[in-house]
Amino acid sequence: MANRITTRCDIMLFGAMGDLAQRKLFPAFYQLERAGLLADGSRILAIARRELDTAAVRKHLMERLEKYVKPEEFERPVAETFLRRVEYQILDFHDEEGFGVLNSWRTEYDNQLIVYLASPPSMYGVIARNLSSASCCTENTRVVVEKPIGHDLESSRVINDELGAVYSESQLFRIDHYLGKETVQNLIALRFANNLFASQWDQNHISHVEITVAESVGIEGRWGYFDKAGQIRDMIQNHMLQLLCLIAMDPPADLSADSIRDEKVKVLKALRSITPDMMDTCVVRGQYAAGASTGKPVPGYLEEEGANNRSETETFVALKVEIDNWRWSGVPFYIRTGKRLPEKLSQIIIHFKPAPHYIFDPDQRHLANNKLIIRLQPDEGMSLKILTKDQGLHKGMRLRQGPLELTFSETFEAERIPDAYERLLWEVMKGNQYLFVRRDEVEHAWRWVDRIIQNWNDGGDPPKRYASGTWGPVASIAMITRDGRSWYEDA
Ligand SMILES: NC(=O)C1=CN([C@@H]2O[C@H](COP(=O)(O)OP(=O)(O)OC[C@H]3O[C@@H](n4cnc5c(N)ncnc54)[C@H](OP(=O)(O)O)[C@@H]3O)[C@@H](O)[C@H]2O)C=CC1
Ligand SMILES: O=C1O[C@H](COP(=O)(O)O)[C@@H](O)[C@H](O)[C@H]1O
Repeated sequence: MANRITTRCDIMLFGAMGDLAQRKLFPAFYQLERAGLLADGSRILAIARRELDTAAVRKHLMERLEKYVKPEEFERPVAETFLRRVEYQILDFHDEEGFGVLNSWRTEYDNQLIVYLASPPSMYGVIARNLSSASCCTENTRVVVEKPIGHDLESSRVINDELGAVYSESQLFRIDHYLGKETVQNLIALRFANNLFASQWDQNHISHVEITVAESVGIEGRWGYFDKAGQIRDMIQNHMLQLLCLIAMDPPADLSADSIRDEKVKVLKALRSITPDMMDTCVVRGQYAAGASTGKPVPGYLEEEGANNRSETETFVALKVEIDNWRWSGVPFYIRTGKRLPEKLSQIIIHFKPAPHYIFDPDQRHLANNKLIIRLQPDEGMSLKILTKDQGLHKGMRLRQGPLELTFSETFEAERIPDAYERLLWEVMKGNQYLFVRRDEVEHAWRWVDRIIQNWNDGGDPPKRYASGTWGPVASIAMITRDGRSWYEDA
């Protein structure tokens, strides 16, 4: 991450003792310190309601850093320097008067104020109001909010209105951590820096697109949150639709936040609404049963800690999505995401159409489609499957498929790939919104997703059970097979 930062920032971190802050945010700040990207004089005010003091919190955070930072990247002197920036403030977010102390802290220095809301989203409104009454907001304040913004369109509007009553859109940084992943940002470079692809990126040349985001883990002790959300709210409404937008959007005029967001919104508006009659062919939902994960037996969703045994919450979703616009007419996007699948794997496959006139052995026709495989994680890179002549006198004009391979870790100088949160925090400090989600994106995504949820609630089939360690319900295979296609498997 080039360009050393010179802006001194004061970060108020609401929810500092929570899971997200401890597991992701403090380690990300530590990495920024290690990279020399925290300006001298920058400070973090960790805010939560536990009865602790700064010394105890620093000690606790040192233990967390030791746990969550990779051993080869943990440097105690750097951690000590970093933790000297952290102070702790006990505060109940409902305690309006208590917010006065935050204003005293803020006005000690003239640093750029960043408010990070790592609290339950139901608290965003009250925190924003209390900050405002305590005069803690200036036009310059930047506010970072975590997903999910609501659990449907209506509730997301309420939250957005509450935030909007205090902050302008240009002050709000809505996180979708997938946008902070290097490989996700690379989609923009791939598409708009390579004319080779620009001219091939439409329904004339592409037959269909697959997006898979698979996780081998289950719900990781988060029943309380996850059972109310399900995979469609947890992954499809945000990360999966963002990936789809980056693949499907038209070229933005420039790299500014609004140019990119305008193009994403056009895609969201063009998504074909999934009506009840399409549910059988375009939507599959599943829930994991007991099985095996990375060689060990694991319980089913209904046996997870804190579970009730009646839940119909989905842990897997596969969708066939159509985009009704000029570029993508007739090109289905098959997307799937699930927990307790065989491996952690996020990849996008662009399936190109065959050449218009085929002159080779009819037996090899199945080889004729080029594919671009974009590996987001792990093993970041991409591979373009192309056809060449098989070598040897006796082979005649037999074809074979081979990869043009780009594995980032092998091709480029070994540079550490920053975690998504490091990138996102760094962009907030620079005041750059292009990796954050605008209000209309969130709301269009909810409008589309709500329709599917409504169809389920109106008497759709319950989720189909799949054994942990498999690729989800067989119905998801049937969904794509009906179209004469299959989910891509690396040969
Ligand atoms: N955890 C994750 O991996 C992810 C989380 N998110 C989002 O990030 C946000 C935080 O999630 P997570 O860290 O898991 O949540 P946690 O429940 O683990 O943490 C919530 C934090 O908020 C504090 N808090 C809650 N209510 C109050 C209150 N009334 N007054 C003062 N402090 C309060 C808690 O303080 P105390 O400890 O003192 O109770 C705690 O520090 C949520 O919006 C979540 O959806 C998004 C993506 C991933
Ligand atoms: O936002 C979320 O994302 C994670 C998956 O993120 P990744 O970076 O590990 O791919 C998911 O496990 C979690 O349920 C969801 O809330």
